[in-house]
Amino acid sequence: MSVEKTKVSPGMAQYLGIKSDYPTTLVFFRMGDFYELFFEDAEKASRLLGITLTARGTYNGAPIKMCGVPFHAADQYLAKLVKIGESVALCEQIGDPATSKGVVERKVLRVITPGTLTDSNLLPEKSEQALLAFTITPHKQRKTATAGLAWLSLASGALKVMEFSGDMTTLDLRLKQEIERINPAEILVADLGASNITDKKTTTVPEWHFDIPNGEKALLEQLAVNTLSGFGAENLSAAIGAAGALLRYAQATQGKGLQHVNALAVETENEYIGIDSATRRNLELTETIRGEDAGAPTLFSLLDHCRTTMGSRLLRHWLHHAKRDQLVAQERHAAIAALLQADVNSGLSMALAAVPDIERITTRIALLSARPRDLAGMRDGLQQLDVLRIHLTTANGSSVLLSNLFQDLATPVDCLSLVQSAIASEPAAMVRDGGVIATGFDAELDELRGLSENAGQFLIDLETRERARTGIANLRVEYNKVHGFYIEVTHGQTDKVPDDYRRRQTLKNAERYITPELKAFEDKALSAQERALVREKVLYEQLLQDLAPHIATLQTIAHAIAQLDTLVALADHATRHDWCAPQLVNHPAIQITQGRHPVVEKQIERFIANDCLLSAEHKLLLITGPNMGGKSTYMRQVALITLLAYIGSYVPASSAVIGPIDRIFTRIGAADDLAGGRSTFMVEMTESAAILNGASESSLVLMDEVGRGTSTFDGLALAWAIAKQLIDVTRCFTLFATHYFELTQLPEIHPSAANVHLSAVEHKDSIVFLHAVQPGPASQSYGLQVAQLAGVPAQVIRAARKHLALLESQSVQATPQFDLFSAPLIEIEEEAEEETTSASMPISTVMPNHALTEALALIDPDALTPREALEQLYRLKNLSNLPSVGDE
Ligand SMILES: Nc1ncnc2c1ncn2[C@@H]1O[C@H](COP(=O)(O)OP(=O)(O)OP(=O)(O)O)[C@@H](O)[C@H]1O
Repeated sequence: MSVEKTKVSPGMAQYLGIKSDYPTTLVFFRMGDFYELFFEDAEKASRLLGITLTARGTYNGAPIKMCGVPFHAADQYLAKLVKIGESVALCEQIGDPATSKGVVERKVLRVITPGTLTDSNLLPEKSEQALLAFTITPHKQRKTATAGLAWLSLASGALKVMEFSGDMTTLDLRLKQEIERINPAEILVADLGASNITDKKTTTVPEWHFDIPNGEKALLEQLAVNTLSGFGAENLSAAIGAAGALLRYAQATQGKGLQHVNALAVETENEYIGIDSATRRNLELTETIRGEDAGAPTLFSLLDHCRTTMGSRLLRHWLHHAKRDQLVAQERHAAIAALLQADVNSGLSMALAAVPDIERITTRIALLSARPRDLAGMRDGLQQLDVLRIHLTTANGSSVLLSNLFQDLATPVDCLSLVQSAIASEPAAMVRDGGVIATGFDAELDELRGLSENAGQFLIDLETRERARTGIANLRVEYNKVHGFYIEVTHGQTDKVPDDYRRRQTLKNAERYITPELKAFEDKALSAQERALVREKVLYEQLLQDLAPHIATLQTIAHAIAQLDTLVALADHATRHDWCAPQLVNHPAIQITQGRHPVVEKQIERFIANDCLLSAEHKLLLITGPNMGGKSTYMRQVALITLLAYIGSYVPASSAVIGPIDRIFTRIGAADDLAGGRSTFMVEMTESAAILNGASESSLVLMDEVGRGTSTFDGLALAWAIAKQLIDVTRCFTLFATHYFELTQLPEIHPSAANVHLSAVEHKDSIVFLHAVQPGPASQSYGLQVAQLAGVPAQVIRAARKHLALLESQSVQATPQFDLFSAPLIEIEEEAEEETTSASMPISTVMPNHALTEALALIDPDALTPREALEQLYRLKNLSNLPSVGDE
């Protein structure tokens, strides 16, 4: 879009000049009481916001498309745009239209992007919207590389960095996992950057923004330090480069410095229990499997009894950031125990409920965008600190964490008294409305206010005097916005009006006059009101400046409140639902007695508690049982109890002893990833591959019905091989639910595996689920009974029952069973592996045999159940006259 191309109005020329600096951002161009959008921006906004598109004037011979939103309602439109990942540049009038010659001066004062929100109206209350920048620097030979990440929650001021190196082939995956954990709202990459690593909203910035020396300089300036060594970040070049790009972008969007970003935290890759995005979803930590968030039954919604939004955000953060370091969780367990012991939860809850979002208010103070009611709220909140400390004194003796919080919650006396003296008890929403600064704070303001407020008495006095002077009994002295002050006399009395009365306005029944005395008063009163407003604005801005030195203290207080609130919420849930303190130990163990699923136990009337005993010697449980028996629930509850223990929460069990855990993996449910172009089976195998490649001896792995997405033999063979790999090589803690009964033979040859099953009993052709986990494999699958419960028509069930009886009788006649899992067979398969990848090929290579060929032709592999398939396999083997493998 070139300005020279065509003659345009000065206003349009100004717009085009500004737009050229923000080519990919929607420009909201302030014109009076509206923000207007033009050209493609107008088309896009009208489509996204459902607002009317109009046209005015022409440019290059075509009409100029435009649309607009009222300035006072802009927030709701901005919120909508930001939610769908759009960025908006707010271009304001900075000159005074009344005094400007020609076009009023305009400037972009802020850019609103999904990752840089600070406004209370645009931000979700209970979650963070982080901005993340990353870079990958390949090393020489390009086989290995270093990933540098920096991320910032602008709304809280928390800035973090991380760096790791490694093989190029796995680096992307590692980076992806970190991004999934951090869950940023927006990602910055250099134009050559690998934006295909994530499907999050990415913004491209020039590569030189990631320049390392510049990044270091920006960080040193931001943190007001001479070296980054105090933060342990001095050698993290790639991360420092990313932090530079991040700070530059964040500052540019805010149009000002970021006073509240004053510390840097370095995270390391193995600090937290690794949980990939599929697992976060499967365990329904903060969203359900279907992706629902607020209001849906998730672990977060269950535990979120927090009374402050700061607490809710921290709880959400803890759920996604369980530290591997047991000490962190143990301190939280001790704090919960101390809170329960001292029985102070209800007092603390009440005091916490009166605390506003001090964290976000502090940020707005730093960005000079805090509103009067933010400060009033903060003042009232800070007054609760003493109350919180009084309750804590009875609890903090036995908890290091609580006594640290007690220290941090000291009332910031200077800051509080400043706000108390400066802000009116119930200030107006906006400074421009006046009535924000408290009486007594500033003598000049009080005097100006006195002048305008005392007008009432002056006017009453004047009215009395003028009535006496003129003898007009119904003479009135009044004021209206348009005509100012006036003396009103009805028409019948106008002949009594003295000479110094000047006519101001004639009405139907009356005349309105002004006198020199009234005019002089009017000038003084009106200007006093205006001057009072100007004075208030100056004082308010000064107040925000004066609060700047208190920002770090306020942030500490906010963080302490968030922690206390979260601990109180967890303690509250623990005591109401009879949860126990878990014990974290240094030896391999997941030993849960009477464990329950925290969310399901709330949804059903009678939840059956179950044990889970895994140790160094017993690391895999093969779980069988009918559909609907409770296998998935059981597996998830073990994972959730483990995670809750590491988050620092009590757990739904009567006891839980848990050893070191580094990752939790799940392969649960079969969901197509049609958008990602992956079939059910592909998703299943991708997740299984991630587990087999990534799990260690300290990982907890949940495998639910692996192999069911493909043909019977392939599925069974894969499930068996995967289970074997997990037992022999990975040696992780595994819960392996399966419908392949053949797998239940595994424990016979692998002592570290054990069978358990979910029990059920038959009752008059139907089935009653007992939901109790018992030793040994399930005796039958109850598939028909479950199908019947699900409403499959009776004749279909009858036919199935007949067919099942037939199959079972054939199965009894079948030749001696060979053990699918015995060692010699493995050798045969492993030999065959070199020539072919198909498990069925070794059999076909010893053909031909006519009986065998005929039998094979009759088989439709896709129509077979696992049991039928196995039957057929035995039959074919007999026909082949080969010696049985097991006989060798
Ligand atoms: N321990 C329990 N106590 C009481 N009810 C339970 C328990 N476990 C599960 N249930 C109930 O049984 C239902 C089915 O459980 P779940 O989905 O875990 O079964 P499943 O064995 O995994 O089934 P499928 O094999 O069909 O996936 C749950 O929705 C829940 O209502």
